[in-house]
Amino acid sequence: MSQQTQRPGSAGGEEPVLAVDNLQTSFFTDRETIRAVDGISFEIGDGETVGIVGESGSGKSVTARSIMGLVDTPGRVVGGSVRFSDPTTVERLADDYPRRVVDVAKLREQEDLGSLVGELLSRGVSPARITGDPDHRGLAARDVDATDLLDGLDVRDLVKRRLTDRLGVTDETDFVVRDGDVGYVDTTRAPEPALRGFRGSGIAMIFQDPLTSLNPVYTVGNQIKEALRLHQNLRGKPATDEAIRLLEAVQIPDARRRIDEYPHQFSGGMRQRAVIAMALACQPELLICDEPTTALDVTIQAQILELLDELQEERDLSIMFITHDMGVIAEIADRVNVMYAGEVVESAPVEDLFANPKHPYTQGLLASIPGENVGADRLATIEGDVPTPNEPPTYCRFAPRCPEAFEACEAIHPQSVDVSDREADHTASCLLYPEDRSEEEAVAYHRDLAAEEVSSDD
Ligand SMILES: Nc1ncnc2c1ncn2[C@@H]1O[C@H](COP(=O)(O)OP(=O)(O)OP(=O)(O)O)[C@@H](O)[C@H]1O
Ligand code: NI
Repeated sequence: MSQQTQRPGSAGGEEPVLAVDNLQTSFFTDRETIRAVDGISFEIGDGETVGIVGESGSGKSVTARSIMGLVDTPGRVVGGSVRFSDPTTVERLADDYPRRVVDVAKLREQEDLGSLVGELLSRGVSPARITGDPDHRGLAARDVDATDLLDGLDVRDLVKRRLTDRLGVTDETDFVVRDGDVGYVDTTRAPEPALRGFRGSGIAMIFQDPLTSLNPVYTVGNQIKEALRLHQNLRGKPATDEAIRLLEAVQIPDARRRIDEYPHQFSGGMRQRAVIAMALACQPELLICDEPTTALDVTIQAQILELLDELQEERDLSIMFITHDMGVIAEIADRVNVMYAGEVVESAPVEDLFANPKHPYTQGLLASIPGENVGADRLATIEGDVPTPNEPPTYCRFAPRCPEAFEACEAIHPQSVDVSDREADHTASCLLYPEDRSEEEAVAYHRDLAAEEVSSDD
């Protein structure tokens, strides 16, 4: 089911369905700025299920809302990008907003990549920022030549990282990028009417409470038929037949009769199935589920997870699944991102995360799964709460709760490092790594990368 996503830095190749890149979303209150999402990156491949896990307040829902362009005031996306690569969405929005399209093929002809890179270096943009290659981390702009960085680099990489904006080659308001047949829409820059155009049809979202998505005054059938009218242009009998088929697909018994019932006549589990049917009526590429089973009892929860799994295989859906429950993650995810206080602190394929958790926070989450410590007197929990991220991270936000914390954890912001034991793409942000270095060396490594992070900030 899962698929290898493209390494950042490599040119060409296919884009993942969704690429979240250094996303930052803050809430501006009278008293403070809350950095609810503070520079996170991850990708979702075609037909892949990516889990986002973390305790309450870690920034999971704000991540989802940022992707959908649904952040409420006083919140705002303040940095990074979200690239959504659904061809239908890209094509439609390119037609609707011709002046906000970047044509990469054209730039490739008009611009000289070497000069662009040279200009970025002369402005002090770090090599790692330009190429996206982790091997270039720690290199300073003044120490390299443009020609050192061109191998495998393409104009498209500069556009992706918004570096062409800085050079005035592209514009801050551009939000559709095309390169021949492929392309993406940056959802963080898309105007509201454009967002309305792909919410539902491109990216659909399912919430914990199904009643947020269902209207109490219409029958379930009419709501599904409305979605079918809007997204598949179906009306009358064909719409009714399709609505019944969808209710059957989500295993609602006696669908032909229940289609005429109102949401309050459905049980909680049946309502959530109806919401999934409604989402499917929109034929989305990506389904974002924000704790969709949290309110349901364990048996129903297991059935819904099973259902999502089946639907995904049938329809080649990509899924982003948010939960605070490691047990649920184990059931559903191909790949997992662990969030803590606005940051992704560990990312790995699900088997690796469970077999070999690296971050002390992940280890703590796993130890608190019921049934994992049979024989223990009580369930292990991580003491304390997630702090509100209301200042830039100049330290490890987990340190106050971390059983492994040492002095440097209070003074250095841990950077994401490769912690893979095998081929697997496994990263963690913790001063304990890289494991093959002494504590002193590892600390120095993080300190250098953190310094570079600060100096190359806009
Ligand atoms: N409307 C808002 N105004 C101010 N701060 C907010 C607002 N919404 C979210 N936040 C901040 O963002 C942080 C992350 O919230 P978010 O809802 O993403 O957490 P979560 O991981 O989804 O938690 P839960 O598991 O409880 O749903 C919160 O702790 C809060 O500080
Ligand atoms: Ni939430």
